[in-house]
Parts: sequence; structure tokens; C-alpha cells
Amino acid sequence: MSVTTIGLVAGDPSGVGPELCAKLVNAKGRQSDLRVAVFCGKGSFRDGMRIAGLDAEIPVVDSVSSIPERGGVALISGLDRDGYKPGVASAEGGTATLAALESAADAAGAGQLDAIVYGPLNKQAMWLAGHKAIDELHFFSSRLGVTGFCCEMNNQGALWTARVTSHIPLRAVADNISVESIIAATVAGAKAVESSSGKRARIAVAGLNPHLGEGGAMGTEEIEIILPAIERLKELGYDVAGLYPADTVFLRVGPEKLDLIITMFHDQGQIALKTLGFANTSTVLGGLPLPIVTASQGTAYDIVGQNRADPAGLTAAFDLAHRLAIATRKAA
Ligand SMILES: NC(=O)C1=CN([C@@H]2O[C@H](COP(=O)(O)OP(=O)(O)OC[C@H]3O[C@@H](n4cnc5c(N)ncnc54)[C@H](O)[C@@H]3O)[C@@H](O)[C@H]2O)C=CC1
Ligand SMILES: NCC(=O)COP(=O)(O)O
Repeated sequence: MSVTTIGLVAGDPSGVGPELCAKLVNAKGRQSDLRVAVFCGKGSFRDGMRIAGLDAEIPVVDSVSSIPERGGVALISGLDRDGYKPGVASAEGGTATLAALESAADAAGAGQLDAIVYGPLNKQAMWLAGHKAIDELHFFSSRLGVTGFCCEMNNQGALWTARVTSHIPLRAVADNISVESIIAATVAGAKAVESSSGKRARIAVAGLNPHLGEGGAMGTEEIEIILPAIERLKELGYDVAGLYPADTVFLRVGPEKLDLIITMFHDQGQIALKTLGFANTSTVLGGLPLPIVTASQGTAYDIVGQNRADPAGLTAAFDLAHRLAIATRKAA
């Protein structure tokens, strides 16, 4: 049996990430087909363990290669930072987050990790710390030297979504939709469906405007961009079920046996998926050389430190990353 090495980044130390990671390590650490490298400051992880009501000792090592291959779990050293407070977005919290992300990305770049799972990050804290990229997708792509298209995808059970745009202001969405970006998001999503289930994806594309723009009266993106992209995708051999209004496309998942929905902006897919299952929706960074997965749940500042944060979302993300890493290895 092959061992999968997963880098687990705890995320923003002011949020619920450290307590969720403590619970996850307690549940998944020591599994003989896994090695887990935890990228989190010692003090922050200790706080997470205390909040979660756990007291296991986790060794601290200098590098991933020092962790025993089967069932090994350890904290990577050098990631302690201070000055952040629970439940507050701060430059100090952002600095700690970025140090852990950089360490994990560099271990991945050196071929030491099969997948990365990260606890909730706070993009505002990362900005306060001077992070210039829009989000962690762009952080990872630049740190890993990826120059091609990358996009965020979401998964819940057998259903996937891929976002044509994501962390941009709503007023910029229409200007950032193009035939090329719709095709690229669809290709990334279809690849994820195939590697997670072995299936050729049955795909639906959501429109942008109300009622698909009512023939152009409420917006022309459907006519000028989205329909031509669908035609091109069909020519490329993709099984695309249609251009459907965004407010009803998710109702078609069962009847039309859809595997993948292409959404035009962040909340179009996220509202549907989080309402269908907040605790089991994962976010996958598509277009990167290894699976990088997180929960779609955030830093939850309102409940930090209270042991109320549900670890199900991060656990689902971890299990998905594990499966995708095995599929990636088999496909190589
Ligand atoms: N995986 C990631 O890195 C994610 C990060 N975020 C970041 O989180 C920050 C806050 O975002 P919000 O939109 O306020 O969303 P949020 O998910 O942090 O909070 C929304 C609501 O869900 C609850 N909640 C979240 N996680 C929970 C858990 N594990 N158990 C029980 N309840 C939970 C919170 O208490 C809150 O009431 C932002 O900076 C955002 O960028 C948001 C989503 C995912
Ligand atoms: N990049 C992952 C992430 O931020 C997850 O939350 P969101 O994409 O829903 O903002």
C-alpha cells in the first residue's frame, strides 16, 4: 500500500483553523497509509488542541522528510509568530498564515507532498500583512510557478462546480468572462470529475444574467460569450447539457445526471452548494500540479475558541485531497 503525504496548513491563527486541525490530526493522524505534515506555529497548534479538549503530543521536525513514512504526524518547525488575537483579522495573523503557506508550497514544489489541505484563511488578514495576490489560488499558482489558467472548483459528493471568476468585485464579473475562460474552467472541472470518479463529465453551464438575459434585454453575455463557448466545448467533445438560468440550474442535477456545473461568479455556485450541505462542501484549487483542497467554511471569528466549530468540512476536504492524490499518482 502506498503512503500519501499530506501537508496540512492550519490557516489563519485568529480563526477556527487551529482547533479544526487539532481535531483532524487527532482523528486522522497515525493512519498507516498517511503521513501528515502540519504547517502551523507550535503555540497556535497547542491553543487549538486546548480548545478542542485534546492533549496529544505532536513532535516538531525541521522538514517533511523527517516524519516517519507510515502513520507519521509532526509539526514543521519555524512557523511560530505572535501578536495576533482570536477573532480579529490582523497583519500579525496574516503574517503567520503566509509563513505557513509559503513553507507548505515550497515543500510541495520540492516534491515532498502529494497534496495540501488548508484550514480557513482570512484573505483580509493576508492583505493586511502585505500579500498582493487576490487570494490563495493566486498565491499558490505564483509560488509553484504555474502560468496557465487556474480556477477554484467546489465539490460536494459526486457534484462539482467550476468558477469562471471567483474573488473579484461583483461589478468586475461581466468583464472577466470570456469564451476562453469558460472553456478553461470547464476543462479543469471535467478533469476533476474524471480523476475523482473515472467518469466523463455531464456538464451544465449557468448563465450570468436574469433569465439568460431575456434575449439581450437584460444583458448580452449569454449571446455574445456563453453560447459561443458552449458550441466550442461541444466541438471539442465535451458533453454539455445546455445553457441554463443560474437560479434553476442546480435543480437539474438529479434529473439530468449532471456531474459538473460551470458558474460565472463566486456566489452563484457557493450559495447553492453551501445551502445543500455547508459541512461537506470542499474547495479545490484547479490547474495546479498537486491537489490543494480546503473546506468552503471560513474563519468563523464569531465562534472561535468555543469548541463549537464543526470539523466535518475540513475532514471532507482532507478525505477528498487524499483520494485525488491517489488518483493523481495512478494517472502519472
Ligand atoms: N477555506 C477557506 O480558506 C475559506 C476562507 N474563508 C474566509 O473566511 C473569512 C470569513 O468569511 P465568512 O464569509 O464570514 O464565512 P464563515 O464561513 O467564516 O462564517 C459564516 C458562518 O458560518 C459559521 N461557520 C463557519 N465555519 C464553521 C464551522 N466549521 N462550524 C460551525 N459553524 C461554522 C460561522 O460561525 C458563521 O456564522 C473570510 O476572510 C473568507 O475569505 C471563507 C470560506 C472558506
Ligand atoms: N480559496 C478557497 C477559499 O477562499 C474558499 O472560500 P471561497 O472560495 O468560498 O471564498
